[in-house]
Amino acid sequence: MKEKLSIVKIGGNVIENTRELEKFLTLFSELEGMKILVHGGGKLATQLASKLGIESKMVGGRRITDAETLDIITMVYAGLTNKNIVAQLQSRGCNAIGLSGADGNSIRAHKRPVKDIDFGFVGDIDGVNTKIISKLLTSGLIPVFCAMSHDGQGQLLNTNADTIASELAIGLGDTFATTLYYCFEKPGVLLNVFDDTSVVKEIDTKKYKQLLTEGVIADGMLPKLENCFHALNNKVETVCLGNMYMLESNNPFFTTLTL
Ligand SMILES: Nc1ncnc2c1ncn2[C@@H]1O[C@H](COP(=O)(O)OP(=O)(O)O)[C@@H](O)[C@H]1O
Ligand SMILES: CC(=O)N[C@@H](CCC(=O)OP(=O)(O)O)C(=O)O
Repeated sequence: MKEKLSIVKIGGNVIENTRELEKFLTLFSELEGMKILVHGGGKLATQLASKLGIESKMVGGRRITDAETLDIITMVYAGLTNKNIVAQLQSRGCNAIGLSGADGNSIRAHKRPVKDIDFGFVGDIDGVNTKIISKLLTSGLIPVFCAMSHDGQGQLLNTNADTIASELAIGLGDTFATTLYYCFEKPGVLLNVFDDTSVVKEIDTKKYKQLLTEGVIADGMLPKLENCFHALNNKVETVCLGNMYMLESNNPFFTTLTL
């Protein structure tokens, strides 16, 4: 039987709030079994860029990453955010190890080809190094990935954290019984985005299409659900969406996705 693995992605809205992040990290550290944390940090990168007088440009939820922006996100994602999270987890008894996709050659990507838009130094993932990640996990370490990959030719690439999480889940799905959790500030996919009690508890492919047609799924939720179904279509067993309290075993208020 495959061993259980939890892959948890935490978004920028939680990361930028110190108290919320601390609460989340306590819940994450209490999660039993093998686990991986993937963090974003887009909001902090936008804030630092603005302080430095650099405008942030997003298209379809993805950051246009020129050389200057790549430097900023490397400092924010792989530096400040990643190392703070690792130190916080260490203080909670978790032997976390912070990684970008270049570390241990863990996530290989290629620069997104220019079509209508030139995204600059944005990477589309070619594969994850399941061997090295499995070794870290089985030696008791807790990998903490930031939103960066590399191309193997010395180039770091900005890669959306939701996509890193789903590709890690897909890559590790052959070795582990993987559950993928997308944690954000809402308690799940909501029928009415202003009403936290309107959580849709289960979404299958049919319901997903219906919610798309009705316009219930919008903004950041669109690429997020694309990633979720991509994972389910590639043998990831379970995908859940909700706020940090879904990591508690007795909380039923979150969204579970099925094919
Ligand atoms: N039906 C919906 N249910 C919940 N959130 C939704 C929905 N439609 C759009 N959203 C928006 O999607 C956002 C989450 O996407 P995003 O900001 O990309 O997440 P993350 O914090 O992981 O980066 C929510 O903050 C919410 O404003
Ligand atoms: C290519 C691309 O858009 N990368 C994202 C990576 C960070 C991220 O995904 O952060 P959240 O999960 O907090 O949104 C960005 O730079 O915003």
